[in-house]
Amino acid sequence: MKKIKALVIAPYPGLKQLANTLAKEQTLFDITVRQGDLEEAIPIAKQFEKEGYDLIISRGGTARLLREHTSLPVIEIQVSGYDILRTLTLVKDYNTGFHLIGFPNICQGFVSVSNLLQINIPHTIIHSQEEVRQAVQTAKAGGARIIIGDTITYKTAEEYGLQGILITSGKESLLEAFEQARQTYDIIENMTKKVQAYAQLLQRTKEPIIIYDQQGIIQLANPSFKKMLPAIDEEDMKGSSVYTYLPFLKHIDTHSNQKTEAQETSHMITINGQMIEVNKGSLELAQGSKQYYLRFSTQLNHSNGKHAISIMTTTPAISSFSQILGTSQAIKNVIEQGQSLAQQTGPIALYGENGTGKKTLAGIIHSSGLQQEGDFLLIRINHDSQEAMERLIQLLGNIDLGTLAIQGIECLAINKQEKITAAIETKKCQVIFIFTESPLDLLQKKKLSPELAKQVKKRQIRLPSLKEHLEDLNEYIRMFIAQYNVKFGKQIVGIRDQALNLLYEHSWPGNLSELSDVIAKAVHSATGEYIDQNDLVPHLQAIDHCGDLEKVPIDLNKPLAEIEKDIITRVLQEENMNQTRAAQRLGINRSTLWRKLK
Ligand SMILES: Nc1ncnc2c1ncn2[C@@H]1O[C@H](COP(=O)(O)OP(=O)(O)OP(=O)(O)O)[C@@H](O)[C@H]1O
Repeated sequence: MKKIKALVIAPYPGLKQLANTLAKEQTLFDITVRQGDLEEAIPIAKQFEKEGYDLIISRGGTARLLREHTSLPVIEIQVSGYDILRTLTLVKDYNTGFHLIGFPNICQGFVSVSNLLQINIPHTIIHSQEEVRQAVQTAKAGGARIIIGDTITYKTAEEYGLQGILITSGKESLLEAFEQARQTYDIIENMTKKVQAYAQLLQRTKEPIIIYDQQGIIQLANPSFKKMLPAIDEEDMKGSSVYTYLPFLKHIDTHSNQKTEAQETSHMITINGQMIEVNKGSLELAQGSKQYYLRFSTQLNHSNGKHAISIMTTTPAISSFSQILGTSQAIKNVIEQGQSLAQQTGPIALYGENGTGKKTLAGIIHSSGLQQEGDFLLIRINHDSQEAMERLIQLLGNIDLGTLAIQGIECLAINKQEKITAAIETKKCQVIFIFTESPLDLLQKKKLSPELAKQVKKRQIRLPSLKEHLEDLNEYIRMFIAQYNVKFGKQIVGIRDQALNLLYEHSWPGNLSELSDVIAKAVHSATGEYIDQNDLVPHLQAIDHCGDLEKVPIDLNKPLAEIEKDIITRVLQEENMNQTRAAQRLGINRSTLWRKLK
């Protein structure tokens, strides 16, 4: 069995000797004895701490001082009744000028024993070492000649020309200290095992977790948390303030309700542009002290449709109405309506076919509207579920500023939509609903709650399909060419007339998203300075080809690769050729989708 490595620091020579004698009989311990009083003891303790000692045994003021300077447990050799009795026996036959100076425990013991022996010794109770000097001076002024006390008292008495008598520790006190050391070690060892198990669990868990105290000082941050904030140096994190890294917490902590602190509270926050759910809870520790923990969700930001809702925080790519391209009357109307709604409060509805620029317009309204100081959150409801409704209401509860663009509320049952509508009424943030059909059509099809339809009745904008404003097509093409030149490092200067005609003739079910994809592929594959027919045909054909497959059932007898292609094509079709949404539904990224379609 492993022996307990104990360091005895004896404040006076006699104790060192006694400890050395008793150490030999202690089979459970591996004991080293050193002599050192008060400050002298600190470097000794530090040295043995480095050498892997388990605990320190010392006495009086030295023991108390060591506790402040070492992380090892310090066991104090107590002054026992025997020690007091021995000292009293020594002094009882002198009957002049005694004075006892000591901490409360010593004085109380002394008073009880001296009462029993009917010896009257005046005493002064001190509570800190700093009081010793004053107590000695007062005792001297009161006629004391002999001062009884601890090492420091004894030395101070000598400085003032008085005789000091040290209350020495006997064998029993030291043996008692060894026994206490053994018990403390057992407790610590058991606790260490538990702490190690919990610490390892925390280290391994994928959920980012951080623990901090009531002053906000970080006590523990697990590797997943450090991964979440990779820019931060691990060393800097230890012992520093949690608010430096997570400024949003200040707001949460100042507004947290003490009564509900026992329960976890959930908040939505943005870290490195990602929307993350964070749960805050408190840990009740010994002696009424408290610590707090934060658990960060790693789940919520997925936008592949598997989750009840997907949340994205984005800085809108286009932030002002003047950046909207197009000179057609249809686009002018959109701009005019958008500018007006941006200055109003109350929920807004934007509707139009897929890829017509609804999310883009929502971003512009946010950036030029009343809520521009807050975040712009894009929420997509993926299917009808209680969870989707609850998450959305929770999110609304946590957001006061900013804009929430909600897509897909019509997926939810009417009663759930009503609850969300009620929650929105109490909020100051801007809410923009995004639909592919008009609110009126949805209402007639009983897909939209009448209350919600009423709320957005006076504030709605329809985005025209690309087919409706083909006069803007040329302008869009040029802008997308410029964008993809930058992305792919190309210098395409324009599009040949025949190629342009192809684009004019195309039906554009996926609108601007589809156009953007086609131009991206064309810019990518073009070898000349202009995009010509050859650069476009395969991409337009790929899209048209998908149309043919719409009614073809998925044939499970085909090779796996072909079944996969059919499924992708079918999903693309269902998403009106919007590759982004199809990729989201399939849980793959857009480039993988392209590759699989080739
Ligand atoms: N006014 C505009 N000027 C330039 N590009 C635009 C404009 N509006 C939208 N776009 C681009 O068109 C594409 C589709 O836009 P957006 O995603 O906003 O459409 P959406 O109607 O919300 O799409 P979906 O129906 O798929 O959700 C994006 O690539 C966007 O950058």
